[in-house]
Amino acid sequence: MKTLIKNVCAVMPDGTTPVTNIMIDNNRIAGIGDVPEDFRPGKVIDGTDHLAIPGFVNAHTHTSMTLLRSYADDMALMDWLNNEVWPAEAKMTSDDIYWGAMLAMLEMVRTGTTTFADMYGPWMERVAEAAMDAGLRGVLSRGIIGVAPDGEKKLEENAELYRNFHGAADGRITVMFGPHAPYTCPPDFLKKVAAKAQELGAEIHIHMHETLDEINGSLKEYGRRPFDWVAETGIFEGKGTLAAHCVHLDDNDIEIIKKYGIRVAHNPGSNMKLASGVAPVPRLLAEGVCVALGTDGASSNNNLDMLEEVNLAAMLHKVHGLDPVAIPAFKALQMGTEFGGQAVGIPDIGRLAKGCKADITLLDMNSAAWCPRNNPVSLLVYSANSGSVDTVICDGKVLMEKHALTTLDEERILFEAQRCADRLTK
Ligand SMILES: CSC[C@H]1O[C@@H](n2cnc3c(O)ncnc32)[C@H](O)[C@@H]1O
Ligand SMILES: [Zn+2]
Repeated sequence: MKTLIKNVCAVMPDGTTPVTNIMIDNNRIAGIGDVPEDFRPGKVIDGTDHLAIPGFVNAHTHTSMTLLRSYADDMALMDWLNNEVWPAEAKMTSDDIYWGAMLAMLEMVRTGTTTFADMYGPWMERVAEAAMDAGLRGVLSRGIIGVAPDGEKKLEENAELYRNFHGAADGRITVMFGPHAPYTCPPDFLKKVAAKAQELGAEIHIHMHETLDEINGSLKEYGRRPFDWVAETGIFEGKGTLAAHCVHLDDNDIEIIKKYGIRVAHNPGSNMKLASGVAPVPRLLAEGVCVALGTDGASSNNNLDMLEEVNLAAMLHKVHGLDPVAIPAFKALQMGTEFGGQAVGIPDIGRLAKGCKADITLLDMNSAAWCPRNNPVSLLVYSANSGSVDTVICDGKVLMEKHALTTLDEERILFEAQRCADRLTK
Protein backbone atom coordinates (compact mmCIF):
# COMPACT_ATOMS: atom_id res chain seq x y z
CA MET A 1 0.00 0.00 0.00
CA LYS A 2 1.38 3.41 -1.00
CA THR A 3 0.43 6.64 0.77
CA LEU A 4 1.29 10.20 -0.20
CA ILE A 5 1.31 13.12 2.24
CA LYS A 6 1.07 16.10 -0.11
CA ASN A 7 2.23 19.67 0.38
CA VAL A 8 3.27 19.31 4.02
CA CYS A 9 5.78 21.36 6.04
CA ALA A 10 8.21 18.61 7.10
CA VAL A 11 10.76 18.81 9.92
CA MET A 12 13.81 17.22 8.30
CA PRO A 13 16.68 15.53 10.20
CA ASP A 14 18.82 18.69 9.80
CA GLY A 15 16.10 20.91 11.31
CA THR A 16 15.03 22.53 8.05
CA THR A 17 11.28 22.72 7.35
CA PRO A 18 10.56 22.64 3.59
CA VAL A 19 7.04 22.37 2.21
CA THR A 20 7.27 19.05 0.40
CA ASN A 21 5.72 15.62 -0.21
CA ILE A 22 6.29 12.47 1.84
CA MET A 23 5.95 9.16 0.01
CA ILE A 24 5.23 6.03 2.01
CA ASP A 25 5.57 2.53 0.59
CA ASN A 26 4.20 -0.15 2.89
CA ASN A 27 5.79 0.63 6.30
CA ARG A 28 8.71 2.82 5.20
CA ILE A 29 9.32 6.33 3.93
CA ALA A 30 10.01 5.80 0.22
CA GLY A 31 11.11 9.38 -0.43
CA ILE A 32 10.65 13.04 0.44
CA GLY A 33 10.40 15.64 -2.32
CA ASP A 34 9.04 15.65 -5.85
CA VAL A 35 6.73 12.72 -6.53
CA PRO A 36 7.95 10.49 -9.38
CA GLU A 37 5.36 9.67 -12.04
CA ASP A 38 5.48 5.97 -11.27
CA PHE A 39 4.61 6.52 -7.57
CA ARG A 40 0.87 5.79 -7.58
CA PRO A 41 -0.53 6.16 -4.08
CA GLY A 42 -3.63 4.27 -2.94
CA LYS A 43 -4.18 7.02 -0.38
CA VAL A 44 -3.43 10.76 -0.45
CA ILE A 45 -3.39 12.91 2.69
CA ASP A 46 -3.53 16.66 2.10
CA GLY A 47 -0.77 18.11 4.31
CA THR A 48 -1.53 21.75 3.52
CA ASP A 49 -1.08 23.92 6.63
CA HIS A 50 0.21 20.90 8.55
CA LEU A 51 3.57 20.24 10.17
CA ALA A 52 4.97 16.71 9.75
CA ILE A 53 7.29 15.42 12.44
CA PRO A 54 8.55 11.94 13.27
CA GLY A 55 6.17 10.21 15.70
CA PHE A 56 7.29 10.89 19.25
CA VAL A 57 9.25 8.17 21.06
CA ASN A 58 8.35 7.90 24.74
CA ALA A 59 11.56 6.29 26.00
CA HIS A 60 10.35 5.54 29.52
CA THR A 61 6.86 4.91 30.79
CA HIS A 62 4.65 2.49 32.69
CA THR A 63 1.55 2.43 30.48
CA SER A 64 -0.98 0.68 32.74
CA MET A 65 -0.22 3.21 35.49
CA THR A 66 -2.72 5.47 33.72
CA LEU A 67 -5.22 3.81 36.08
CA LEU A 68 -3.43 5.54 38.98
CA ARG A 69 -3.52 9.00 37.42
CA SER A 70 -4.54 11.63 40.00
CA TYR A 71 -4.61 8.95 42.69
CA ALA A 72 -1.51 9.91 44.71
CA ASP A 73 0.03 13.31 44.08
CA ASP A 74 2.50 15.66 45.73
CA MET A 75 4.70 13.03 47.33
CA ALA A 76 8.37 12.04 47.17
CA LEU A 77 9.32 8.88 45.27
CA MET A 78 9.75 6.28 48.02
CA ASP A 79 6.77 7.46 50.09
CA TRP A 80 4.66 7.45 46.91
CA LEU A 81 5.83 3.96 45.83
CA ASN A 82 5.74 2.26 49.25
CA ASN A 83 2.55 3.75 50.63
CA GLU A 84 0.34 4.39 47.61
CA VAL A 85 1.48 2.95 44.30
CA TRP A 86 2.74 -0.52 45.21
CA PRO A 87 -0.31 -1.38 47.41
CA ALA A 88 -2.64 -0.33 44.56
CA GLU A 89 -0.59 -2.20 41.94
CA ALA A 90 -0.75 -5.35 44.08
CA LYS A 91 -4.52 -5.40 43.45
CA MET A 92 -4.21 -5.13 39.65
CA THR A 93 -5.58 -7.91 37.47
CA SER A 94 -4.75 -8.89 33.90
CA ASP A 95 -7.85 -6.93 32.84
CA ASP A 96 -6.54 -3.81 34.60
CA ILE A 97 -3.20 -4.12 32.83
CA TYR A 98 -4.97 -4.32 29.46
CA TRP A 99 -7.42 -1.45 29.97
CA GLY A 100 -4.80 0.74 31.66
CA ALA A 101 -2.55 0.12 28.67
CA MET A 102 -5.40 0.83 26.25
CA LEU A 103 -6.02 4.15 27.98
CA ALA A 104 -2.32 4.87 27.46
CA MET A 105 -2.55 3.85 23.78
CA LEU A 106 -5.47 6.24 23.34
CA GLU A 107 -3.58 9.11 24.95
CA MET A 108 -0.41 8.38 23.00
CA VAL A 109 -2.15 8.25 19.62
CA ARG A 110 -4.08 11.44 20.38
CA THR A 111 -0.84 13.26 21.35
CA GLY A 112 1.34 11.96 18.48
CA THR A 113 3.46 9.27 20.12
CA THR A 114 4.11 6.23 17.94
CA THR A 115 6.67 4.32 20.07
CA PHE A 116 6.82 3.71 23.81
CA ALA A 117 9.26 1.87 26.08
CA ASP A 118 7.28 0.30 28.90
CA MET A 119 8.36 -1.36 32.13
CA TYR A 120 5.50 -2.92 34.07
CA GLY A 121 3.89 -6.18 34.98
CA PRO A 122 2.72 -8.83 35.59
CA TRP A 123 0.81 -9.70 32.44
CA MET A 124 2.96 -7.69 30.03
CA GLU A 125 1.50 -9.86 27.26
CA ARG A 126 -1.66 -7.80 27.77
CA VAL A 127 0.35 -4.63 27.06
CA ALA A 128 1.66 -6.33 23.90
CA GLU A 129 -1.97 -7.07 23.00
CA ALA A 130 -2.94 -3.43 23.60
CA ALA A 131 -0.06 -2.14 21.45
CA MET A 132 -0.98 -4.55 18.68
CA ASP A 133 -4.66 -3.57 18.91
CA ALA A 134 -3.74 0.12 18.74
CA GLY A 135 -1.12 -0.30 16.00
CA LEU A 136 1.65 1.35 18.04
CA ARG A 137 5.28 0.32 18.45
CA GLY A 138 6.08 -1.00 21.94
CA VAL A 139 9.40 -1.82 23.60
CA LEU A 140 8.25 -3.93 26.53
CA SER A 141 9.96 -5.14 29.66
CA ARG A 142 8.60 -7.04 32.61
CA GLY A 143 9.48 -4.89 35.62
CA ILE A 144 11.37 -7.10 38.04
CA ILE A 145 11.61 -6.35 41.74
CA GLY A 146 14.34 -8.77 42.74
CA VAL A 147 14.04 -8.34 46.51
CA ALA A 148 10.52 -9.83 46.46
CA PRO A 149 10.33 -13.57 47.19
CA ASP A 150 9.16 -14.25 43.62
CA GLY A 151 12.00 -12.37 41.89
CA GLU A 152 13.12 -15.52 40.02
CA LYS A 153 9.57 -16.08 38.76
CA LYS A 154 9.45 -12.51 37.44
CA LEU A 155 12.78 -13.02 35.70
CA GLU A 156 11.39 -16.12 34.01
CA GLU A 157 8.25 -14.17 33.01
CA ASN A 158 10.50 -11.56 31.35
CA ALA A 159 12.34 -14.34 29.49
CA GLU A 160 9.02 -15.79 28.37
CA LEU A 161 7.85 -12.35 27.23
CA TYR A 162 11.04 -12.10 25.18
CA ARG A 163 10.63 -15.53 23.63
CA ASN A 164 6.96 -14.96 22.79
CA PHE A 165 6.94 -11.33 21.66
CA HIS A 166 10.37 -10.03 20.63
CA GLY A 167 9.89 -9.08 16.96
CA ALA A 168 6.12 -9.69 17.01
CA ALA A 169 3.60 -7.71 14.93
CA ASP A 170 6.02 -7.24 12.01
CA GLY A 171 8.70 -6.07 14.45
CA ARG A 172 6.48 -3.46 16.13
CA ILE A 173 6.89 -5.22 19.46
CA THR A 174 10.35 -5.69 20.92
CA VAL A 175 11.29 -6.85 24.40
CA MET A 176 13.96 -5.82 26.90
CA PHE A 177 14.68 -7.05 30.43
CA GLY A 178 13.39 -4.74 33.19
CA PRO A 179 15.23 -5.01 36.50
CA HIS A 180 13.40 -2.21 38.31
CA ALA A 181 16.25 -0.36 40.09
CA PRO A 182 19.40 -0.92 42.15
CA TYR A 183 17.42 -0.46 45.38
CA THR A 184 15.02 -3.28 44.46
CA CYS A 185 17.53 -5.61 42.77
CA PRO A 186 20.58 -6.62 44.85
CA PRO A 187 23.90 -7.44 43.13
CA ASP A 188 23.48 -11.24 43.02
CA PHE A 189 20.05 -10.86 41.49
CA LEU A 190 21.27 -8.37 38.86
CA LYS A 191 23.97 -10.91 37.92
CA LYS A 192 21.22 -13.43 37.17
CA VAL A 193 19.29 -10.88 35.10
CA ALA A 194 22.48 -10.00 33.18
CA ALA A 195 23.18 -13.68 32.45
CA LYS A 196 19.64 -14.37 31.23
CA ALA A 197 19.46 -11.21 29.11
CA GLN A 198 22.82 -11.99 27.53
CA GLU A 199 21.82 -15.59 26.85
CA LEU A 200 18.81 -14.31 24.88
CA GLY A 201 20.57 -11.27 23.35
CA ALA A 202 18.15 -8.87 25.04
CA GLU A 203 18.69 -5.26 26.14
CA ILE A 204 18.12 -3.86 29.65
CA HIS A 205 15.68 -1.16 30.82
CA ILE A 206 16.35 0.02 34.39
CA HIS A 207 15.75 3.04 36.67
CA MET A 208 19.10 4.55 37.76
CA HIS A 209 20.07 7.35 40.14
CA GLU A 210 16.62 8.91 40.36
CA THR A 211 16.82 10.47 43.85
CA LEU A 212 19.38 11.46 46.45
CA ASP A 213 17.78 8.90 48.78
CA GLU A 214 18.73 6.21 46.27
CA ILE A 215 22.37 7.34 46.22
CA ASN A 216 22.54 7.68 50.02
CA GLY A 217 20.85 4.32 50.57
CA SER A 218 23.40 2.65 48.32
CA LEU A 219 26.30 4.40 50.06
CA LYS A 220 24.95 3.15 53.38
CA GLU A 221 24.34 -0.42 52.22
CA TYR A 222 27.28 -1.00 49.86
CA GLY A 223 29.63 1.91 50.56
CA ARG A 224 29.38 2.76 46.85
CA ARG A 225 27.14 4.66 44.46
CA PRO A 226 24.69 2.49 42.44
CA PHE A 227 26.34 2.95 39.00
CA ASP A 228 29.64 1.86 40.54
CA TRP A 229 28.47 -1.53 41.83
CA VAL A 230 25.76 -2.20 39.24
CA ALA A 231 28.48 -2.00 36.55
CA GLU A 232 30.22 -4.95 38.24
CA THR A 233 27.16 -7.19 37.94
CA GLY A 234 27.60 -7.35 34.14
CA ILE A 235 24.19 -5.79 33.57
CA PHE A 236 25.68 -3.11 31.25
CA GLU A 237 27.84 -5.58 29.31
CA GLY A 238 25.17 -7.14 27.12
CA LYS A 239 23.41 -5.85 24.03
CA GLY A 240 22.66 -2.42 25.48
CA THR A 241 21.08 -0.49 28.34
CA LEU A 242 18.32 2.10 28.57
CA ALA A 243 18.65 3.85 31.94
CA ALA A 244 15.73 5.98 33.11
CA HIS A 245 16.31 9.20 35.07
CA CYS A 246 20.08 9.44 35.77
CA VAL A 247 19.39 12.59 37.79
CA HIS A 248 22.21 12.53 40.34
CA LEU A 249 25.49 11.80 38.57
CA ASP A 250 29.11 12.44 39.52
CA ASP A 251 32.09 12.35 37.13
CA ASN A 252 32.63 8.63 37.66
CA ASP A 253 28.95 7.82 36.97
CA ILE A 254 29.20 9.72 33.68
CA GLU A 255 32.38 7.80 32.78
CA ILE A 256 30.46 4.53 33.36
CA ILE A 257 27.57 5.74 31.19
CA LYS A 258 30.02 6.58 28.40
CA LYS A 259 32.11 3.42 28.79
CA TYR A 260 29.10 1.13 28.32
CA GLY A 261 27.24 3.31 25.80
CA ILE A 262 24.27 3.53 28.17
CA ARG A 263 21.34 5.49 26.72
CA VAL A 264 19.51 7.79 29.11
CA ALA A 265 15.74 8.39 29.27
CA HIS A 266 15.29 11.84 30.80
CA ASN A 267 11.89 12.42 32.43
CA PRO A 268 11.68 16.13 33.25
CA GLY A 269 7.98 16.18 34.20
CA SER A 270 8.24 13.25 36.60
CA ASN A 271 11.51 14.49 38.08
CA MET A 272 9.92 17.87 38.78
CA LYS A 273 6.68 16.49 40.21
CA LEU A 274 8.39 13.99 42.53
CA ALA A 275 10.97 16.68 43.39
CA SER A 276 13.72 14.22 42.44
CA GLY A 277 16.12 16.80 41.02
CA VAL A 278 17.47 18.02 37.68
CA ALA A 279 19.48 15.61 35.51
CA PRO A 280 22.71 17.03 34.00
CA VAL A 281 21.34 16.70 30.48
CA PRO A 282 23.32 19.48 28.72
CA ARG A 283 26.55 17.95 30.02
CA LEU A 284 25.52 14.42 28.99
CA LEU A 285 24.64 15.64 25.49
CA ALA A 286 27.90 17.58 25.24
CA GLU A 287 29.82 14.44 26.20
CA GLY A 288 28.12 12.43 23.44
CA VAL A 289 25.62 10.46 25.54
CA CYS A 290 22.32 9.56 23.85
CA VAL A 291 19.64 11.31 25.93
CA ALA A 292 16.01 10.62 25.02
CA LEU A 293 12.80 11.75 26.69
CA GLY A 294 10.13 9.88 28.62
CA THR A 295 7.02 10.78 30.51
CA ASP A 296 7.43 8.09 33.20
CA GLY A 297 4.07 6.78 34.39
CA ALA A 298 0.87 8.80 34.36
CA SER A 299 0.86 8.78 38.14
CA SER A 300 4.04 10.87 38.43
CA ASN A 301 3.66 13.15 35.41
CA ASN A 302 0.53 13.04 35.15
CA ASN A 303 0.05 12.52 31.42
CA LEU A 304 1.78 10.79 28.50
CA ASP A 305 2.11 13.92 26.39
CA MET A 306 5.54 13.92 24.76
CA LEU A 307 5.24 17.41 23.28
CA GLU A 308 4.89 18.67 26.85
CA GLU A 309 8.05 16.73 27.78
CA VAL A 310 9.91 18.27 24.82
CA ASN A 311 8.88 21.72 26.03
CA LEU A 312 9.85 20.93 29.64
CA ALA A 313 13.28 19.63 28.58
CA ALA A 314 13.95 22.82 26.63
CA MET A 315 12.74 25.06 29.47
CA LEU A 316 14.01 23.28 32.58
CA HIS A 317 17.66 23.24 31.57
CA LYS A 318 17.65 26.90 30.56
CA VAL A 319 16.49 28.04 33.99
CA HIS A 320 18.56 25.46 35.86
CA GLY A 321 21.80 26.40 34.07
CA LEU A 322 20.88 30.08 33.64
CA ASP A 323 21.66 29.41 29.99
CA PRO A 324 19.10 30.19 27.25
CA VAL A 325 20.86 27.88 24.78
CA ALA A 326 21.26 24.94 27.18
CA ILE A 327 18.81 22.88 25.11
CA PRO A 328 17.56 24.72 22.00
CA ALA A 329 14.17 23.89 20.48
CA PHE A 330 15.38 21.54 17.74
CA LYS A 331 17.65 19.62 20.13
CA ALA A 332 14.68 19.09 22.47
CA LEU A 333 12.62 17.80 19.54
CA GLN A 334 15.44 15.44 18.53
CA MET A 335 15.48 14.10 22.09
CA GLY A 336 11.79 13.30 21.77
CA THR A 337 12.16 11.63 18.35
CA GLU A 338 15.53 10.69 16.79
CA PHE A 339 17.44 10.13 20.04
CA GLY A 340 14.41 8.26 21.36
CA GLY A 341 14.69 5.79 18.48
CA GLN A 342 18.36 5.22 19.25
CA ALA A 343 17.65 4.92 22.97
CA VAL A 344 15.02 2.21 22.58
CA GLY A 345 17.13 0.23 20.11
CA ILE A 346 15.23 1.12 16.91
CA PRO A 347 17.51 3.52 15.03
CA ASP A 348 15.33 3.60 11.89
CA ILE A 349 12.53 5.50 13.60
CA GLY A 350 12.47 9.11 14.82
CA ARG A 351 13.55 10.75 11.54
CA LEU A 352 11.73 11.84 8.41
CA ALA A 353 14.18 10.32 5.94
CA LYS A 354 14.06 7.89 3.05
CA GLY A 355 14.30 4.31 4.29
CA CYS A 356 13.11 5.06 7.83
CA LYS A 357 9.99 3.47 9.25
CA ALA A 358 6.88 5.48 8.35
CA ASP A 359 6.06 6.71 11.87
CA ILE A 360 4.74 10.22 11.27
CA THR A 361 2.70 12.76 13.24
CA LEU A 362 0.89 15.67 11.57
CA LEU A 363 -0.07 18.82 13.46
CA ASP A 364 -2.71 21.22 12.20
CA MET A 365 -1.23 24.74 12.08
CA ASN A 366 -4.59 26.51 11.63
CA SER A 367 -4.76 28.12 15.05
CA ALA A 368 -3.49 31.16 16.92
CA ALA A 369 -0.63 29.26 18.57
CA TRP A 370 0.87 28.69 15.10
CA CYS A 371 0.55 32.28 13.86
CA PRO A 372 2.63 33.94 12.52
CA ARG A 373 4.65 31.11 11.02
CA ASN A 374 8.11 32.52 11.53
CA ASN A 375 9.73 29.29 12.67
CA PRO A 376 7.78 26.01 12.68
CA VAL A 377 10.11 24.18 15.10
CA SER A 378 9.97 27.08 17.57
CA LEU A 379 6.16 27.16 17.28
CA LEU A 380 5.99 23.43 17.95
CA VAL A 381 8.26 23.43 21.00
CA TYR A 382 7.44 26.76 22.64
CA SER A 383 3.95 27.75 21.52
CA ALA A 384 1.72 24.89 20.41
CA ASN A 385 0.37 21.93 22.35
CA SER A 386 -0.56 18.39 21.43
CA GLY A 387 -4.18 19.40 20.78
CA SER A 388 -2.89 20.31 17.30
CA VAL A 389 -2.01 16.67 16.56
CA ASP A 390 -4.61 15.55 14.04
CA THR A 391 -3.10 12.66 12.05
CA VAL A 392 -0.85 9.84 13.24
CA ILE A 393 0.79 7.12 11.15
CA CYS A 394 2.72 4.20 12.63
CA ASP A 395 4.53 1.60 10.53
CA GLY A 396 2.80 3.04 7.47
CA LYS A 397 -0.70 2.56 8.94
CA VAL A 398 -2.98 5.53 9.65
CA LEU A 399 -4.06 5.33 13.33
CA MET A 400 -5.77 8.72 13.41
CA GLU A 401 -6.80 10.97 10.51
CA LYS A 402 -8.16 14.46 11.09
CA HIS A 403 -8.75 13.50 14.76
CA ALA A 404 -10.74 10.35 13.81
CA LEU A 405 -9.30 7.20 15.39
CA THR A 406 -9.06 4.16 13.13
CA THR A 407 -8.03 1.42 15.57
CA LEU A 408 -9.33 2.51 18.98
CA ASP A 409 -12.83 2.77 20.44
CA GLU A 410 -12.43 5.84 22.65
CA GLU A 411 -15.77 5.60 24.43
CA ARG A 412 -15.24 1.94 25.37
CA ILE A 413 -11.66 2.56 26.56
CA LEU A 414 -12.70 5.45 28.82
CA PHE A 415 -15.55 3.39 30.27
CA GLU A 416 -13.42 0.29 30.95
CA ALA A 417 -10.49 2.27 32.37
CA GLN A 418 -12.78 4.11 34.78
CA ARG A 419 -14.35 0.78 35.81
CA CYS A 420 -10.92 -0.75 36.50
CA ALA A 421 -9.66 2.33 38.36
CA ASP A 422 -12.78 2.44 40.55
CA ARG A 423 -12.04 -1.07 41.80
CA LEU A 424 -8.37 -0.30 42.44
CA THR A 425 -8.59 3.07 44.12
CA LYS A 426 -11.92 3.33 45.91
C1 LIG B 1 8.04 -3.40 38.71
S1 LIG B 1 7.24 -2.69 37.35
C2 LIG B 1 7.81 -1.01 37.33
C3 LIG B 1 7.54 -0.31 38.63
O1 LIG B 1 8.08 0.97 38.58
C4 LIG B 1 7.26 1.80 39.35
N1 LIG B 1 7.54 3.18 39.06
C5 LIG B 1 6.78 4.09 38.44
N2 LIG B 1 7.40 5.26 38.38
C6 LIG B 1 8.58 5.08 38.98
C7 LIG B 1 9.68 5.92 39.23
O2 LIG B 1 9.69 7.19 38.88
N3 LIG B 1 10.74 5.41 39.89
C8 LIG B 1 10.75 4.15 40.29
N4 LIG B 1 9.73 3.30 40.08
C9 LIG B 1 8.68 3.76 39.43
C10 LIG B 1 5.89 1.34 39.00
O3 LIG B 1 4.94 1.78 39.90
C11 LIG B 1 6.07 -0.16 38.97
O4 LIG B 1 5.85 -0.71 40.23
ZN1 LIG C 1 9.73 4.90 35.79
